[in-house]
Amino acid sequence: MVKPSVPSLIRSPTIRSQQQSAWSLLAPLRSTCCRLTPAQAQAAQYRLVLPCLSRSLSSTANRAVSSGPTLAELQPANPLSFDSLEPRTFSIIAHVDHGKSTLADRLLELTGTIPKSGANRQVLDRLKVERERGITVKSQAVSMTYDYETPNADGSVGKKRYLLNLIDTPGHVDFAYEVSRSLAACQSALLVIDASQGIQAQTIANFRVAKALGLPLLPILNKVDLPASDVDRCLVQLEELGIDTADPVHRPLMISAKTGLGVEDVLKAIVERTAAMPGTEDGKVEDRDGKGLRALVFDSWYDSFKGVVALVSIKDGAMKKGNSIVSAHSGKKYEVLDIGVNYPDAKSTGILRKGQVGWVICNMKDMREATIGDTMHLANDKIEPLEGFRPSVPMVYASAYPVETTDFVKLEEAINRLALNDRSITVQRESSMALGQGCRLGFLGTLHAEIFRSRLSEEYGQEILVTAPTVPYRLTRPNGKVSIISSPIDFPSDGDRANKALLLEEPVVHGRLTCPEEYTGEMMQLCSEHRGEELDVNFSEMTGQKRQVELKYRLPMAEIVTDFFPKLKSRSSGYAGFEYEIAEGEEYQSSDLVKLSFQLSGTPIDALSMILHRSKATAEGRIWAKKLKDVVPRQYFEVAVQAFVGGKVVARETVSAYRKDVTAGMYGGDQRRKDKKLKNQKEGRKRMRELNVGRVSIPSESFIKLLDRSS
Ligand SMILES: Nc1nc2c(ncn2[C@@H]2O[C@H](COP(=O)(O)OP(=O)(O)OP(=O)(O)O)[C@@H](O)[C@H]2O)c(=O)[nH]1
Repeated sequence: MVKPSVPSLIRSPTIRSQQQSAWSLLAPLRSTCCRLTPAQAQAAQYRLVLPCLSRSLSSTANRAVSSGPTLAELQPANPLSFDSLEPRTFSIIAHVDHGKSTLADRLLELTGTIPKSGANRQVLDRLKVERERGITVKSQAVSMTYDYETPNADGSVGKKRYLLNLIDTPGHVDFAYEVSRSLAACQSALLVIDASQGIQAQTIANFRVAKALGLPLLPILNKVDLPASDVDRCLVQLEELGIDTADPVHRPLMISAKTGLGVEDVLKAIVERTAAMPGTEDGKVEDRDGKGLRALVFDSWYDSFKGVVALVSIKDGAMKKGNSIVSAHSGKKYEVLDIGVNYPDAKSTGILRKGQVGWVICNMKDMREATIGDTMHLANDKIEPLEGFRPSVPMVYASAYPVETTDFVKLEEAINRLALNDRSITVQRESSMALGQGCRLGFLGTLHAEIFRSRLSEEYGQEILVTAPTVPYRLTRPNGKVSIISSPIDFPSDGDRANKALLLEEPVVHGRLTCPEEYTGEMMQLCSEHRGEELDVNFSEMTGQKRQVELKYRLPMAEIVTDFFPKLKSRSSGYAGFEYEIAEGEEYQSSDLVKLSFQLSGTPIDALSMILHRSKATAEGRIWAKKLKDVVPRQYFEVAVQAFVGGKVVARETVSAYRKDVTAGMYGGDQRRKDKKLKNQKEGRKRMRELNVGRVSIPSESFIKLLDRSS
């Protein structure tokens, strides 16, 4: 039996008169509600009205809701009920900065989920780092209700209320894993394209992911308010992608998320072009005697008040507060302690039904228990688990050490918590002779690493030292065994390389560089300095603007994770843009790689070792030997700073000794006495070196400054 929801109970004629008298008592409080958003007012109404009504109505209500929760149970913790609404879950996908978060703002405003402000707030960019940098790094799910209007046969307008679940996704390639996970929870996707820029690398990448999942795509040409917008070009590009723009199902919508132009049509199109999930039509609730629940865990995070929170998409059945649920991945059993949706902030609903997206808090003790891609089902129920996600593959590795070596325990805890919020990060313990205990971290790109460092500092107050980024190199042994080398420590020694026929490969990317025409020569030079291989050059004709050039290059990933971006910006006066993608089937190329290592008077400095192309080893060795020399304090003996490649010294610097003038005060006199003093001094220094009395120590602050490439 379908249980009547609280709003429908309040609307029922039998209780309306009692409700009205309760309302008259609450007149002063109602004026407060008028200043609230419709959603807040609705929630506040329930909170205010229900306590007054519950005593007089409890018998009526409890009769109507015979087997469901009582009114008393529903308030005030359960102010929301979307039970009778047909759900639609969709994602907004696009290239970076094409306007996803701005469109999300407008949709939330139009549906009354947030108050209209006219300002560009990007409310779904909740993290401090997102607001500071103006980019989305974490997908966000939010629910809203929308009254869809249809003309009736008699000329009147009919209204049907839908529950729309929106998932806003990041646009930068480093966060593509967030997009693919979010899309798995959706029924359709809005493919947003900045009409002034046209289809870009991440538009295509996200389009492919959505297509592979069989999701209906709704193309949206955004920023049509800009004079540079070129709708015709976008339509041609969409056709080239294989989207039939004349087909009513794929007809693109022209909007301006900034001004709100055409955004109402987006809401209509979501309802019209996304088919209802079977079993959820007209808010019909599947009743399978509490069986058949399949909830896909597609995100999770750690909340310092609530503990582990999992974001789920209910693919079948329903999950209720108090349910006993089981993880298909681990077989562990949990109790649902609280469950709800973001509306737009977290609100308890007590239940999530098929087609809904929301959060679940259960008694997970260890943060790692909320496995992304896991299927949750009811205890004592046999189900087929949903297809999970392929684990993400890190593209950049770097080591993180606490600035104060004693802080490692705190740092590790913070890293693990943040890694739970961002499941594409890999964490492994490591130790360095120079820096003590630390963690080797794997990221999806350099921006990802930078964001991680900012979040660690802002959200957990942990300042870290990040070593040089390394890309994952591929090593194939003669027996065919392939391994990935993510740290210079694991690089094969020269003896190994000489004796065994090893194949060493490095990852490559396809880069697209755009800049005004006058910087073409400079940019080509930069790419060739970074071992780039030219693929294509295109000049675009832009009316009223400078001619732009587009350069396509194949570049080793290792070249772009170091100083490529700062050089790109400075040599193009900030005008050049660069983006890259991993080319399918061309992820690695064989390369002449070597390990560059350093010694201070014979003592290895492991934290400085790096893997690089042989052609760069000597130049880098000289640069780093010089930098090292500048931070080594002078000793009473000479200190040799050496850079090695394969046992051969490729660069050397000398830190000269303190020159104590042992002959001071010996005015005139016998020259032999002076010579003897100098000889004794020389022997003393030699003895110190031999006995290791004079071990060179670098002050930790100088060493940290030297190693920390990001500072
Ligand atoms: N003129 C104009 N500007 C827009 C429009 N939509 C978005 N913008 C601007 O474009 C910039 C990027 O918008 P966002 O909504 O942050 O873009 P995004 O796609 O969410 O960005 P990421 O999440 O970082 O990928 C902001 O400065 C917006 O104000 C539009 O319709 N017209």
